[in-house]
Amino acid sequence: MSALTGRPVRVHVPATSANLGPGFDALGLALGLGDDVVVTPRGEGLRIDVEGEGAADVPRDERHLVARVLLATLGRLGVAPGGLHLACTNRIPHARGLGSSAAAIVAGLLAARALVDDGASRLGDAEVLDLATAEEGHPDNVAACLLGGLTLAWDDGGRTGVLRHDPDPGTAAVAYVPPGGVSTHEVRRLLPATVPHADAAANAGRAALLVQALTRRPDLLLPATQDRLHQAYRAPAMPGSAALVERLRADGVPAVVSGAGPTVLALVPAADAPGLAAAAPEGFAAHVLALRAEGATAAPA
Ligand SMILES: Nc1ncnc2c1ncn2[C@@H]1O[C@H](COP(=O)(O)OP(=O)(O)O)[C@@H](O)[C@H]1O
Ligand SMILES: N[C@@H](CCOP(=O)(O)O)C(=O)O
Repeated sequence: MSALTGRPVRVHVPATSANLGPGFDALGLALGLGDDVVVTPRGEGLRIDVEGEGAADVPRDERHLVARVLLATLGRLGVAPGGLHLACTNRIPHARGLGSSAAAIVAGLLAARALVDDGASRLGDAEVLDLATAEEGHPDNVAACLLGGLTLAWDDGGRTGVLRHDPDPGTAAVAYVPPGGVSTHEVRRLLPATVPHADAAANAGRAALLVQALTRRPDLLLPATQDRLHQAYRAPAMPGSAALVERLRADGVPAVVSGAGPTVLALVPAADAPGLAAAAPEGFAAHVLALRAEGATAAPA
């Protein structure tokens, strides 16, 4: 019979950028920015403290995304938690296309696994990925969050297949984050049910090229990040971001909409990143982010 260890755990979950241009719902990249959650078993009741991103908005009860996934996973493991205290330090902006919901889901899953004495043997990494994918609705962010690096994820007959690559060490990201967000769920509804064959064919070729460009041929990042499947359809919901992508690309900078947007991500030589961030247009907060090789971690707090 499984039981809580009774000891607190600390989970770190990285931000991720999905799609990266042509890799819609498949490619994900872990970034050097992340949330921390410390979960401490206590007598009874759920207490949630939040500082940083989303602190003014997220619920402080069972509807809180980390708590909801954590409690559901403990239930799946057959453990009644008594009480729990969650201390959340959030650095990933919400609803900006940097994988905050994927990070919250992965945090809940990994915390539950670490809180239970035989959690690691009962909930393997592949099952965590499957559960996270089911909760998020697409595998790209959760795969990169769990494994780190550049991930390629696919539906493998109901399971989630994943392949991980080390990103090119000389490449960094500049994230241009606008003040307002969009809900991923909402902007997924802007996508058409079918697309022209020529667009699908173009994206398939670019996505294959992008894996090479992001791992060992950064000189090919500009053609490799060209998308014809999602960015244009979502542009009306984020005209400022669409204009910034167009402007950067016209200047030869490999820029994409990060995830479902509206953040714009440029993938550039690390030495060029500070200058590009300094030239951010008014209204965008620019952050230079390393590409993170490590995935999410859970350890005793
Ligand atoms: N750390 C968190 N704690 C609680 N809820 C979160 C957290 N991160 C994200 N969420 C929830 O997920 C929503 C954002 O999800 P989504 O629209 O998919 O955007 P994103 O691109 O940031 O993943 C937030 O508005 C919030 O409801
Ligand atoms: N492939 C998804 C990626 C969503 O990423 P997020 O960080 O915006 O949640 C999509 O494009 O809808």
